[in-house]
Amino acid sequence: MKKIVINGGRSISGRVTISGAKNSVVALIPATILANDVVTLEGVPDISDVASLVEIMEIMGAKIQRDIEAGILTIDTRHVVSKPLPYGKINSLRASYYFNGALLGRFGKATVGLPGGCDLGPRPMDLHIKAFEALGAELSYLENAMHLEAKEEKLHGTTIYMDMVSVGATINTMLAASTAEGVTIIENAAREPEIIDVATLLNNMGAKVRGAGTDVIRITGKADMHGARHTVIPDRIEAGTYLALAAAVGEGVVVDNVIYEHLESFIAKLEEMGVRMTIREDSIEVHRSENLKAVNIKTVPYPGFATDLQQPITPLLLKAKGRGWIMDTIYEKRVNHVPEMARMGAAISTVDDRIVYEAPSTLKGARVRATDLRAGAGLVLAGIIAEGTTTIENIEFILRGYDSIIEKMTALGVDIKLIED
Ligand SMILES: CC(=O)N[C@H]1[C@@H](OP(=O)(O)OP(=O)(O)OC[C@H]2O[C@@H](n3ccc(=O)[nH]c3=O)[C@H](O)[C@@H]2O)O[C@H](CO)[C@@H](O)[C@@H]1O
Ligand SMILES: C=C(OP(=O)(O)O)C(=O)O
Repeated sequence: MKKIVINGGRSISGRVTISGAKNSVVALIPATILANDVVTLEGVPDISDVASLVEIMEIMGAKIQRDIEAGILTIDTRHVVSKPLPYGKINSLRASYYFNGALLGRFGKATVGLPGGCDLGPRPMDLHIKAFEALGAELSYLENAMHLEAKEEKLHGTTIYMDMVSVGATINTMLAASTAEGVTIIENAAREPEIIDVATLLNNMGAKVRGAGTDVIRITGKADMHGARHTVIPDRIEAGTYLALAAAVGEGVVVDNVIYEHLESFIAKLEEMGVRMTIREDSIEVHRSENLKAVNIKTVPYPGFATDLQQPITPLLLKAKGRGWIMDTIYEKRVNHVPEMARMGAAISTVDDRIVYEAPSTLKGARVRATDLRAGAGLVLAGIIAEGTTTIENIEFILRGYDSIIEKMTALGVDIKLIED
């Protein structure tokens, strides 16, 4: 079993470069199926979700070349077939749901197992299904998998109102509708930067997607898609994680390769706490910050405060002064980091629909468990802040989404290692 061991209580300094966005790349890879050609992705992070998707794509017949060091993935999808994917890696990540949209778009049928991903409470797919059905697909279940098949030769464009703002359902609808006959309009679409990134690749592959980044997306179906070259946007969640760390224990840290606009609500919260930063064109410098103020956080869809940054910012909140709360309106049950941080001495608990905390809390090293990806990231930060040694178990979750976390943290001066026993 792999574990992370941290000797905490030291300050950090230096520079860290943010990798390509997990939540973009995990959609871009399945999207390449629609090209029926060669697509090159640059800025691909070295995370296990990418490795899982590459494995699944190869099972389907894609020819893939990967230069991990350079972050380049070349995917030839000319020989891909829509074969049933009921088990295996499919269940190890959430983003395997994008194979439904991409295979349906290219072949008019898809048999894909139910997705995995972080356990954050119920994560239904009703909106994805509603959209696929509206486009003219029929749903049935085969073994452990959803089977979708176009009722006619092609899917046909229509207007789809999303009852909730959903990243996955918005992207999946874009994928399936890219090749449909006619125009598809997604109303109440999610507006995350990753959606714009996927739309950019689709457009470069010959699709016609307009309005991504707003809550109305219009897709005019195109029969012919082709290869393209695309650079993945920087990971705003990884950036936020390092910014929170730098604010907590930094003596001057520069976070490179960030798009400030993608982090506005997060940075506004850091400013409200009193974190001192200099914002440059594609980097943010965090200065040594003291006398931080406790704040309240409510997570909402983009451009509001991201749910994925709620757990990573918690250790910073615990270093501030005062009382505060966190309310996650996207996933009410995204609270599994709370008992682990309490085990490290944090005055934090869950009361009704909120996480409440009292700061400053003096954190002490402990043996803790990463229950999910961002809880794990939060525990890494807590371990760095804490006095003494922290051992984090179940770190496979962390490796799903943080590229070279040990190397990046070590370069900043963190005493951290990955051990296997
Ligand atoms: C691979 C990926 O990109 N994962 C991200 C994506 O997940 P994911 O795409 O799963 O998240 P959604 O935006 O779809 O979920 C938002 C909310 O809508 C609900 N919902 C969603 C779909 C549906 O059919 N029915 C339904 O009720 C969910 O349970 C959740 O409460 O967006 C989340 C919200 O920003 C992030 O936390 C995840 O990191
Ligand atoms: C919840 C997350 O990922 P996924 O949707 O892939 O489980 C995340 O990135 O925080």
